[in-house]
Amino acid sequence: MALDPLLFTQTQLSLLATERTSDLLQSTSLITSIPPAVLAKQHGLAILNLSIISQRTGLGGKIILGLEKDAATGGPGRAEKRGGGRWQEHTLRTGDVVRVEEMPTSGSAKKREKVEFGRKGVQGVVVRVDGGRVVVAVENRRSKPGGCEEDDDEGGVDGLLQVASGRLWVFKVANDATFIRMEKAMVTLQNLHEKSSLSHLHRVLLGIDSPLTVSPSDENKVVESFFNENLNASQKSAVRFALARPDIALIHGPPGTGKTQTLIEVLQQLVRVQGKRVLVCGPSNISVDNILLRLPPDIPAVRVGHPARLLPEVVARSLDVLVRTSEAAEIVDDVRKELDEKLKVMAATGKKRIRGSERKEGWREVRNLRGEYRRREEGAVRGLVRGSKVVVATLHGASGGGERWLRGERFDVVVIDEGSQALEAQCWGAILHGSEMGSTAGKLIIAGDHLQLPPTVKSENEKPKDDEKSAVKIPPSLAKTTPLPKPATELKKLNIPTTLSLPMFTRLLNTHGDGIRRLLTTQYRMHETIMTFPSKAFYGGKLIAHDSVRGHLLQDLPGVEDTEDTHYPIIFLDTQGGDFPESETGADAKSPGIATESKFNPGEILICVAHVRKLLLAGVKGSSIAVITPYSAQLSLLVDAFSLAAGSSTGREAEEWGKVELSSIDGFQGREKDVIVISLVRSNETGEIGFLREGRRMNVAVTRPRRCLVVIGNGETLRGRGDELEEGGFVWRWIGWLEEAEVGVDVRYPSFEEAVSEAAEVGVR
Ligand SMILES: Nc1ncnc2c1ncn2[C@@H]1O[C@H](COP(=O)(O)OP(=O)(O)OP(=O)(O)O)[C@@H](O)[C@H]1O
Repeated sequence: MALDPLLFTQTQLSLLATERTSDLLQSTSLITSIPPAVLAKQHGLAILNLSIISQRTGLGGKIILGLEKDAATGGPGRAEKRGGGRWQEHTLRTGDVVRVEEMPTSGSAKKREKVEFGRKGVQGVVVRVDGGRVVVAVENRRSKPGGCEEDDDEGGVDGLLQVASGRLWVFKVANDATFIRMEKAMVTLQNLHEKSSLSHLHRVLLGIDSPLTVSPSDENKVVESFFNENLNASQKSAVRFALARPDIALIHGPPGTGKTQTLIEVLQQLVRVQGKRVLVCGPSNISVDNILLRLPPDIPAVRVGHPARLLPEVVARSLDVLVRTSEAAEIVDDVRKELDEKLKVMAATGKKRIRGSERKEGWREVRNLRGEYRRREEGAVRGLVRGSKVVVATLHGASGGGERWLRGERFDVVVIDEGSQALEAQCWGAILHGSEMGSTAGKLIIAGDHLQLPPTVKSENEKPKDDEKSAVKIPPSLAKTTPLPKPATELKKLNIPTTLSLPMFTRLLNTHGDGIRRLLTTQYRMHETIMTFPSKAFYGGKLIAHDSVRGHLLQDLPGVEDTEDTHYPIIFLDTQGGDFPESETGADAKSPGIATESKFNPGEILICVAHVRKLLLAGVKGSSIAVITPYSAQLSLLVDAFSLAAGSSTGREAEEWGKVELSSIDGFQGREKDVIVISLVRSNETGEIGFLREGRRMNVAVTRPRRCLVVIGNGETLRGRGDELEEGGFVWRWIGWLEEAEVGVDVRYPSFEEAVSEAAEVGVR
């Protein structure tokens, strides 16, 4: 059914506005209501007691600030460790948007609430973070009314340079820019519709036009020979399909089926054989960097995006580096050097510090040099982008976010990887790539798996669902929502998506049917037994385990003994019987506005520790193991318990404990390990299974392991209220399958006393 473009875009804009408010409120309510120390220690959202130790100029005239923990308040290194483990106290990661500010003096957190948020200090992006050291790329420009920008030296970096040693802090903030880009994409789409300028591709994406069809014989002829002859039959079929289709093609890649491998072949065929120019995007930096890493070096490709966010391995193909090594680099470099020299002079402290009118004049020179630098650099960058057959960027980057290099560029094909993890509007942003007039690309290829988790949508997670509470509570007075253009029920009847968590990938499948999709069927990750149930439940029983993985077990790894824990592809530790009950955390009284309500299960923590201990003793490496759980409270307990275990061990043993990865299920999407231990947490008499009802979450969880899946859960609870037709049907059928599987699944009933005594061996009580 065709979507009304106006209603569709208006609904998206309303949903985005609600999400944006949610995002902003979460971060501002944290920052304004909680003292920095709590924000850092309990929430991991900040690093305290920093001093600026370096500054230089990066791409786009950004200032790259190096900050380090002040030695007097706990130098670098101290902040990295907790309880003898290796977990960082903060969750700041490369690519996060942060503010660098002077720390408020104690007791002034309340006062800070009144300070206009976003004015003090500078905003930037984390380039690198390593324990107590953090490098931030700072824009150092501020928007003036009317949309123009001005350099912001005095209030910005210069202001920070005057702050006493160890008195700066860096904290995570909401990334507003992504919303601005998505909203702009929707407005562009509205304009195109109003001017009757929608292209065939746009109309297909909106369901107004049907996709053009291709005859099977034409599809078969489209590839003369494959660059990678080792592709399997389903991968080759998907390549032919994607190349032959004139407008849209979806490559459906279940876990471990070689989506990236397939896309690399598609890209080579498009560029080398068909002579096309391609824009390659994905929702995350890692998704696109993975493609770039595997793209043959002789294909002219450039990575556009914030230099702070690139994987080190792809930096050689990033604009940042290319602009320094291209012919135009020399003249850009001259100004860069002059600028850096000048900045060094301005940063001098003590007696050498320039003051008064000389300082004003100094900053004027810096501003002029920056302007010159940007002009020269832009010329060099545009030349590089024009000369590239493949341009690689995140969806946000491709939509003009942060960079303007893609505006006006023409591409024949847009390729989106991990499309089922992207918001609809993000995809439109890339398809229209920042252009007011919309893109000229005639074709879109999306790879993804809509049967794994969709993108996280905060505003929708806030709605309490049965027994679940939101992770963060927004005060009702602040939680404004933007009204939908019509009531949701009416919109639904018109097929307009009323949720942001419906990715374009899924919507297109719903609109145009299976004819636009090709499934990859051979998987290269899981032992056949691990694959069997998710294949049946989600992929129509079509998955095949490749010979190289079909029978592989932990015991086949070098140095690993054959024990009862390394011998089976699936172990189900069924905690039924009431000895391992779940608990719930209470709201944190000290942090009003922040709910820490989540479920946890201390008994399961002991079983996790005891099981991992046995695996390590059997010779399995810590780096081959991950423990995952759906609940944040359980994850915190796991972190503490594994820290204790590492702390009470010595030498290599401690190192191995430290290498075991602990993660939420959602955070582990796209990853794999030889052995995955899942702590399901839920254990109650009423059969409440909360988060586990989401079958796609369970699909992600059970398809992460290569050689062994260890499930810890209460069979009675998980089966409890289950009904095949209910939302939680997946768990119900899965537990039934685990209990009845005749081969490969070892069901055990752990005893509480044994778990206690085994965990105590490594100091966990
Ligand atoms: N045709 C093939 N022959 C042999 N190995 C393959 C083939 N295709 C993929 N693989 C292997 O399978 C693994 C997964 O491949 P790839 O990273 O391309 O998959 P993906 O679908 O992108 O991964 P994910 O499921 O994590 O999204 C890799 O180790 C890759 O080398």
